[in-house]
Amino acid sequence: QQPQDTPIARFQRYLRINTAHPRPDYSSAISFLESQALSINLQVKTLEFSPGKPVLLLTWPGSNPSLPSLLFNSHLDSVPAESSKWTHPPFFAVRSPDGKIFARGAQDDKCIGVQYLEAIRNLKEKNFAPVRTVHVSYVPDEEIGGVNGILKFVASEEFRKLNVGFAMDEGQASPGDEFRVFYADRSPWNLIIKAKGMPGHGSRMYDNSAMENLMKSVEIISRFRESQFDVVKAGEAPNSEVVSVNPVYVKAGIPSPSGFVMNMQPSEAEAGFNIRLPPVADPELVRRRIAEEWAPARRNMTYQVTWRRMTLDEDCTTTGIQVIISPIIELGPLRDYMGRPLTTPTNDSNPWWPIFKQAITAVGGKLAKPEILASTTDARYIRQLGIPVLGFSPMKNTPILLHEHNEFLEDTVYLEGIEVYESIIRSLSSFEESSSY
Ligand SMILES: CSCC[C@H](NC=O)C(=O)O
Ligand SMILES: [Zn+2]
Ligand SMILES: [Zn+2]
Repeated sequence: QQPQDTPIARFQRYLRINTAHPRPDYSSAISFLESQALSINLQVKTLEFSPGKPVLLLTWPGSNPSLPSLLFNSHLDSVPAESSKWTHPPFFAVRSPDGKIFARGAQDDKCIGVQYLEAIRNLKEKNFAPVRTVHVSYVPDEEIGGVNGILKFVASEEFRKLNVGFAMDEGQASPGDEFRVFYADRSPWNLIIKAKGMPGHGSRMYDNSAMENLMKSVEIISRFRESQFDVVKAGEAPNSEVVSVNPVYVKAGIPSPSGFVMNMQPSEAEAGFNIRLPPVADPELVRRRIAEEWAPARRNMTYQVTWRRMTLDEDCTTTGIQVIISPIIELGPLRDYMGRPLTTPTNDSNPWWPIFKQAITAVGGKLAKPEILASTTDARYIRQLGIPVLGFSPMKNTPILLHEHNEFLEDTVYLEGIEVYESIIRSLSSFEESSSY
């Protein structure tokens, strides 16, 4: 074997392609994956639903193509990396002497993208033949919401024709000895609150200034944040089962050439928050809390909540009591009012669940209690079609480093993940029952 041609070297080659926003190099990533796919005789199709946003679809036909197929999805893009703050350059994929491979995307989620292929390569070498057709998809733009990626893909005729019965997408690393599996994602909302008031001299004390009103809201929101965080700290619920609200910006003050005008209290101030809602939270209650406590009109406040509906329209925005939506394509029943997340059953009512679980134990793996993912992935769009999806990235004994500096994955963990997927693909694709979920 050429040193270029080992599983680790192939992983490193994928990691060295800079697919970080804001200028992800999708075409190099697609060419690399395409050449890998052709080398193991997979069918290859590139779809382009938006210019410059390719979706790569690979297919391993099963012996019974009438059965619903399997889909293994991953995203091509990564979040940006601040090179100067990394110990190794984020797109060099340096392997340290102790086996850590450092790269942006090492955990999120280029590992699974090539592990799928390595698993198929190994199964083919062992002359395994799937009963069900296995599809592998690589989609752009997950990190920025998926509208020009997975959303257009799942809304397409091509996707419908795949007849997907069960899908897998990314999960998160597990610091412990058990693999983690995710049956839902929280819904992301963006909240902007704005306060208005009369401007005044910097020396005066008066009521209802824009800054005062905004700061009151910030305090109230912080208290709510703390109450949710206390539940987590007390061990009563995991982080992903409470409503999180984190400030992401504040904007106020009157700019001047040397900074800000310091002797004037401004007439406008605003703050932005990232909110995540678990499936158990009632979106309407959260919206009411925002309207009545966080941005009440009586304090001269207005708000805007933007969330993403599972449709091919603009983001939806609630401004005061008005909800602005303009659906173009509905992807099934509107069960996601204000982004309420959908869940995939992890019990025997989902015929895929026991097969997945057994596939993990078959390779000596232990599975942690199924969880809701704290963040958000493309899986939510596939779930919207009524397709069961599990989020899973086989990384145990690994710190959770997604979106952080010095993201890495250990070589041994990566290689073990390939075996895990071999078992998963073998089991799921051999499942002959046509009974649907
Ligand atoms: C608004 S969709 C953004 C999706 C993104 N996914 C991974 O980090 C997230 O922020 O969770
Ligand atoms: Zn990801
Ligand atoms: Zn991410």
